[in-house]
Amino acid sequence: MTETFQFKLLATDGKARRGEVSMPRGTIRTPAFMPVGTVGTVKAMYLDQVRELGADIILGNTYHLMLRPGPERVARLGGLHELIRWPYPILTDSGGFQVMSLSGLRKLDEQGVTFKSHVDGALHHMSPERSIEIQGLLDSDIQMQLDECVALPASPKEIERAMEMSLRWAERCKVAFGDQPGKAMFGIVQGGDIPHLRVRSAQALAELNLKGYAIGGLAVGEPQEVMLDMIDTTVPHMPFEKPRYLMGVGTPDDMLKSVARGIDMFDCVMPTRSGRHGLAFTRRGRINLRNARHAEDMRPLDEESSCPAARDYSRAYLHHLIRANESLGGMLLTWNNLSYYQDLMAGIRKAIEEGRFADFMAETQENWARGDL
Ligand SMILES: Nc1nc(=O)c2cc3nc(NCCN4CCCCC4)[nH]c3cc2[nH]1
Repeated sequence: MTETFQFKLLATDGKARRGEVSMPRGTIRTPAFMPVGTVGTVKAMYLDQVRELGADIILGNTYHLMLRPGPERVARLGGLHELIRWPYPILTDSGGFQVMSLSGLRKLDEQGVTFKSHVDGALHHMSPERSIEIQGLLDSDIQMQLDECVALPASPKEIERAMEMSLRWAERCKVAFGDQPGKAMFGIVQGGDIPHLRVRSAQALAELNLKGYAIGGLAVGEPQEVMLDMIDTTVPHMPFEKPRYLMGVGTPDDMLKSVARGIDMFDCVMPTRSGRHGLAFTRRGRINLRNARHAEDMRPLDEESSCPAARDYSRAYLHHLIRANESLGGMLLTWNNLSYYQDLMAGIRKAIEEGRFADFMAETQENWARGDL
């Protein structure tokens, strides 16, 4: 815990990094997985459970929170941490990506985005300055610049236009954010699947001397190898001594391969959303509890897990709950999945500290491939 935002590199193993982000509200052990708490809740979880599993930070979304309950109201209620009872760091996404993917986008120009709320159809305008103002009203610890994330495949011209505008928006967000020692504003590298645009974006953002950098515009439908190629292209041009956050990623395999390429922070709805739909992540790979083969399987998901959801309930019961669409099914599988994700990150951090990350990665992938006994 420090009064300012600090990132310390504790160990490296190849390109993999073990670090620590220290902020007034707490310390984030990296590589870190950030559970997604879109509208001020990590769905189907109590936040003290989320904390117990090892989460040092959770993610919130400007887009959703600006629509409901509204940033000024959250500020009147004491800020997001107070409202949701999470006293540790919160990172908020800036809204750009969610506007593109969720709302009725009406206009996007140099000024910002104008969109219709997916909640009540009301018209909203969000500029880079307003996005930072909203994240400030939420009392967010790590605030993301407003950017334009282009869905792939897209034309090089379109990708370049969006990347250049995102760079101009990064400068406006830096000015709007000003100087807040205990908080951070991260830039977001864009450039689609075009290497020279990725390099241009990363180099221009590095000039802004921000406290951390995200790689955006990925996990938008491209094959994994394209995503990994873009990480390989971009990372060398990101400041070595600053945190690197890969937005929206990903599966356990995505994260292992991205840590191996120098990524420090991740967020993804995968463990929570797929848990609610019956998918369990385990040390031995994925198990879809909707499948009838589990109907009389009295084994737990993982008898060696420290998580009660993985250790104390039979697959037969989980199958029954999911098929019956009972809330407890989604609750138990979300609990299991976040537990597995945090255990994986803890294993990654320890392996890097001990200089055996490559072996850890290979063993982990072998266990997934061995499948569920
Ligand atoms: N501000 C901002 N900029 C981005 O370029 C961005 C890029 C992103 N890419 C994703 N991918 C999410 C993939 N997710 C995987 C599991 C199922 C739902 C979608 N989330 C993202 C969020 C993002 N946020």
